[in-house]
Amino acid sequence: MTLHLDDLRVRRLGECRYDSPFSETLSTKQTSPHYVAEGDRVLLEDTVSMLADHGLPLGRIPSFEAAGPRRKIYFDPSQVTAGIVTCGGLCPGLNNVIRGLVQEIYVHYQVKQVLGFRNGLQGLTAAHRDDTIELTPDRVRDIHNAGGTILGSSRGGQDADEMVDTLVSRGIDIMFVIGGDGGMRAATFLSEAIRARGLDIAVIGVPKTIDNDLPFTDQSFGFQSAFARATDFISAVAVEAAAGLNGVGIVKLMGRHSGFIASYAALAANAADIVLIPEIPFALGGPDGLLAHVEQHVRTKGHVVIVLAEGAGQELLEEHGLPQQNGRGTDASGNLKLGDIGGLLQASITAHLTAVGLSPTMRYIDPSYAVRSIAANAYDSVYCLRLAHAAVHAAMAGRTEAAVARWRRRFVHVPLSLMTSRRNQVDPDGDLWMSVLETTCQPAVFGPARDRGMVRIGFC
Ligand SMILES: Nc1ncnc2c1ncn2[C@@H]1O[C@H](COP(=O)(O)OP(=O)(O)OP(=O)(O)O)[C@@H](O)[C@H]1O
Ligand SMILES: O=P(O)(O)OC[C@H]1O[C@](O)(CO)[C@@H](O)[C@@H]1O
Ligand SMILES: [Mg+2]
Repeated sequence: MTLHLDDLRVRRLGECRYDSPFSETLSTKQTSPHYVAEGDRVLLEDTVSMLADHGLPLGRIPSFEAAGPRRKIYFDPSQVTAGIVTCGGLCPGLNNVIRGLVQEIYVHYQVKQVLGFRNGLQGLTAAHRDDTIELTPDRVRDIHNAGGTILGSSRGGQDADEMVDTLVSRGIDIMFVIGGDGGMRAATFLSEAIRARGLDIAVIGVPKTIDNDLPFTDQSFGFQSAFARATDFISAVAVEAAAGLNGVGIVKLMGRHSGFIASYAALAANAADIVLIPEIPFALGGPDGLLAHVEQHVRTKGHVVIVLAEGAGQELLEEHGLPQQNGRGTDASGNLKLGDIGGLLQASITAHLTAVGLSPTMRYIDPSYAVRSIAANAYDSVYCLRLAHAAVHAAMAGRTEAAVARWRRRFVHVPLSLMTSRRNQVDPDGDLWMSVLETTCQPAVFGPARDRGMVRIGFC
């Protein structure tokens, strides 16, 4: 999909007529490599060839609006009530974002009130709309030290009109939705329902996903904390596998459709022989299949370590008479329920190695919830805080139907519709996956590699 400048423009509620509390500070600032002034834009693409391909004058090159404080704002802060909701699965840093939003909007903009809606978008339904938490700087002072979200979260669909009724009845002017693809989709529907009623309510998304599968964001917050934690489990399984007779260590990590956690954690631990991700199908049997490769590792090295993303190899389950995607079921939000690829791998590898006289010592860890429930690390804490600042500035300046994101290391405004227009996935042709191949020395494909014109790499 080719994006044009107009696709990247963010909707504004109207003219900014109020002085921003930051106007004095901003008047002292010069545009610099570290400070993009209000009118400047951040390029969508960052290679010379991609820019040249557009064949457009500079002013028409696709670009995002830079985030940050404006000299003039749309809302009169003394009249503003803001709402915050966290949706979907947990992710390190949710509390940091809540804290950052509350402190920024209270301390600098001095708004009237901030309400936290509980248990995800369920909190915006008629039955739960009055059960909010009053969020004050005192209330959020220490919350960033803990994982999870003080607001609670949930999956499951809600009616957009009912949610708008809630915003109206609670007097919300600005709604911050912290969520993943589902949360961003829900925020989009909410914005559309607000627009259809001609209401003056800003909706700003803060993209959250442990899987790092949202587009137009360099890396989602909490991702670095999560893969760092996942690294510990890979190191643990590697120690176990190395000490066991014909040791096989498998760590299954989250990643429904995207193998980012598996790839980054494997690179960080630098102990994996094989990384399996949803983006790259693999065959179990045959001379080039996974099982042959595992056997070769066990024969030559004595053990093997596999990092597995939960969404990998789903197509294999049916072939083996196992229910694919748990009978193709979906969860309350419509997300595919995955089949147990970890179970299939354990069983197949055990059967294969036993058959060739290498009866394995199997060590299998699924640390999924232990990974995503932790508090944000120092890097993500900074990232969350700065995202929250950007979200508050965007909302106070009347931006709406937009998410804040870091793109090419700058904070930008991204139209909400774009956040759900595609899924961020590991590119099999890209440099990240190449690094995984270089580090593990696994073949580019487990299966009939030559048929696909692909190159075997060998063993490290
Ligand atoms: N198409 C949709 N229309 C309306 N609401 C939706 C839609 N998709 C998701 N939602 C709502 O958004 C919320 C969060 O969605 P979901 O459970 O998929 O988590 P998420 O935000 O994608 O986070 P995660 O990264 O954990 O998947 C849910 O309450 C869900 O009902
Ligand atoms: O068990 P839950 O809470 O539905 O979450 C599991 C899913 O959430 C995700 O982390 C996305 O947030 C997926 O990787 C995972 O499959
Ligand atoms: Mg999701």
